[in-house]
Amino acid sequence: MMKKKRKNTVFVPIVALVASFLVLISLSVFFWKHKGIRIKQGKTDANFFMTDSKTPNIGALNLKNPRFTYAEIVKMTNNFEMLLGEGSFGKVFHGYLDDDTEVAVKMLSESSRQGYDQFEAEVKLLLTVHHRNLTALYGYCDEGNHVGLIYECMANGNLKEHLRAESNEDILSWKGRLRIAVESAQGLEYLHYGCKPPRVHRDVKSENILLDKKFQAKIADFGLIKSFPGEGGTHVSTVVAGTFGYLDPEYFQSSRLTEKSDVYSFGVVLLEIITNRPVITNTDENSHIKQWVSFMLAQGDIKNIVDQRLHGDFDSNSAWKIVELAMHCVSTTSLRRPTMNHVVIVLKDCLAMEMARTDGQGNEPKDQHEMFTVYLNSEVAPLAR
Ligand SMILES: Nc1ncnc2c1ncn2[C@@H]1O[C@H](COP(=O)(O)OP(=O)(O)OP(=O)(O)O)[C@@H](O)[C@H]1O
Repeated sequence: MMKKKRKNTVFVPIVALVASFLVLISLSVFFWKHKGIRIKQGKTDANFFMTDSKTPNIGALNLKNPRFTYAEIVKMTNNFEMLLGEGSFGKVFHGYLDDDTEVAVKMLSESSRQGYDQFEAEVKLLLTVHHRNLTALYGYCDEGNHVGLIYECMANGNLKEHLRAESNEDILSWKGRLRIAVESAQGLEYLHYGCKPPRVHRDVKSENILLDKKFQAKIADFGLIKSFPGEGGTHVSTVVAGTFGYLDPEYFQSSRLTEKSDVYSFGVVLLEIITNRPVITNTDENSHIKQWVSFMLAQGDIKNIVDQRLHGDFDSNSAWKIVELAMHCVSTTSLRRPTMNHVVIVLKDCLAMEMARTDGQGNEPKDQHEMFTVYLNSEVAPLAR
């Protein structure tokens, strides 16, 4: 009896010590994990996006509750100090989260009811779908008239701005263009085949391909996204939406949407990447970029199709290959268009060809900017090839 009691007097303090040690460890792990990340309590007001413990990772941050108040948005953007851009949804401002993560805050303009539907579509999609080539959503605000989306900041803006760059220093190199093409194609491939249910973006265009600080390309603007039936079903019937010039003519006529509509629009983006021509020109007989490229192809000279500002500094086999692929994507009949799986494979081949050429020249880029741009001294004559 005595013996048993003595055993307990030693045992109990040890157990207590070990238990408090474990509690201490768990608390430190908890605080370390949530260091710098803002955690908010669930709100009780009407909210169609209330999240629970099943909320998946949001971008890189894994916020437990991605809902922000308007006051937090004001603080985050320093009272909407810096405008990044503007679309039909509203204005996009620069900001920082509490842990100094850079963000872009898209605020829905008060007049736009259609914008609210797009807002719902984007939040629903981005809370469940994550890929390195899709712009990540960190959170949203839905407080009365104040409706907004908080995205990862894509510091290098959109692809269209880069293609239109006027300064010689900012012209995208051929390798840079092919990388952007591969990465954005991977984002679409994921929407079509990597998530359940599969999705069609419906507004693929060069303005909706954004570049982060390392020039990594990501698809953005998911306001028009639609789920479509995977195995078994072939299409959904829907009100036609998209952007003039990028819109699949077959979908426009039939209202039958499939993933091949994105393939068509992506083909138009590829033609822009190759040629740097406007999608529609009013002055030309071949007013659509696709007509212009087929006209030029008939002349059989790749150098006149590829952006003249590259002065022939590209692997011509990769140029032929990507032009052929782009024209395949913009086939009038959707059945003739390739899948995004195929597009990714061909684009990777093109990139490998160009890398073999440039790496062979032994001129490794010094920084990210140089990797993506061609430094053309204005006094240097165009290279003959
Ligand atoms: N995450 C982001 N990071 C940095 N800039 C962004 C981000 N999202 C949008 N922008 C900038 O704001 C601009 C407007 O974006 P938004 O997605 O609202 O409209 P859009 O795609 O240009 O037009 P629309 O919505 O009418 O099709 C973009 O072109 C881009 O320059």
